[in-house]
Amino acid sequence: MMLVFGKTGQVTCELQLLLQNACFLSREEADLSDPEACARLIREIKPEAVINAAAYTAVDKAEDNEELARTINGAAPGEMAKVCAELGIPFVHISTDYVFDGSCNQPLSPNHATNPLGAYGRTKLAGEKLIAEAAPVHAILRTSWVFSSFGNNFVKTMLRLSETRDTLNVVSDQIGGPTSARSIAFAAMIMARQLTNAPDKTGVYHFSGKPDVSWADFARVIFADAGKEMTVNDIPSSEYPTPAERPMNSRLDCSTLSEFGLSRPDWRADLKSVLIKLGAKA
Ligand SMILES: NC(=O)C1=CN([C@@H]2O[C@H](COP(=O)(O)OP(=O)(O)OC[C@H]3O[C@@H](n4cnc5c(N)ncnc54)[C@H](O)[C@@H]3O)[C@@H](O)[C@H]2O)C=CC1
Repeated sequence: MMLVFGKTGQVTCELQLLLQNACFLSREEADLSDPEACARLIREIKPEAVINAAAYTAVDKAEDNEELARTINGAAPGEMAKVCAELGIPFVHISTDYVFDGSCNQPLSPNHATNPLGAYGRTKLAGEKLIAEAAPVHAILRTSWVFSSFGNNFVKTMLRLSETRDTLNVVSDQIGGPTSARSIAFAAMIMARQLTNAPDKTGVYHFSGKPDVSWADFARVIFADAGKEMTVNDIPSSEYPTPAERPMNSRLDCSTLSEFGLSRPDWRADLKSVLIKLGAKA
């Protein structure tokens, strides 16, 4: 049986649809702000693999709550990784493009130098480092721009704004790959299964949807597919200030996914499925 940390998030909701026999731990059952308690639960449950898709994901709030975010995104996966190493079971952990500063123009490979611009990215990077130190059989799956019919995300925000607006200014100088939570859940499941028999696949992997776009272009496709008349104006990030700075280049080089027989999913197809689920497809 697989053990999944998280129950209500975008990726964990999709994992629940995919993994019928897994054990999912909610925040009430396993609070990542208590890393030792999370480690104890793995020892008690003795799963065949662990997937951690729970995290402190409020990027802007993390600027004022870095210590708590570091416990949840850093220490907790670190302790989980130690127990997985001890029990000899694979550990799959979801991380982020925000570990990079995004200052270069090429797609970022998994071994590109990290340099987070904000607290959230720093705490996620801390988690990656602690996992590597604990050295279980593992895959760290860095992804970007997650959307689904569950939780909060850009797609749902755009649909909500379209109820009351017919013009929107959207940032056009940040480029990345929108990624469906469903495709991430599928990749995490495949990785957890394959690592059991192929521990040499341990490492950091990039997983994002294709093609890469700006937020403004992503918004245009959302409105077109939802049949909404909306004028989207391109604006630079400087005109949409946020407490945490975001990387300009979030394009991830996902080529090493082929080790798991995986490739970049087309987010345009996944978007259509999400809009249908939300009852918003034109
Ligand atoms: N949402 C995005 O655009 C991106 C997300 N990621 C990463 O992907 C993973 C999944 O993200 P989403 O599903 O979008 O997140 P989400 O925000 O939808 O869900 C986060 C989950 O973590 C749980 N959680 C938060 N604090 C907790 C605590 N103290 N103890 C236990 N559980 C706690 C929440 O209850 C929720 O189930 C995370 O590791 C995130 O860092 C990476 C890149 C982009």
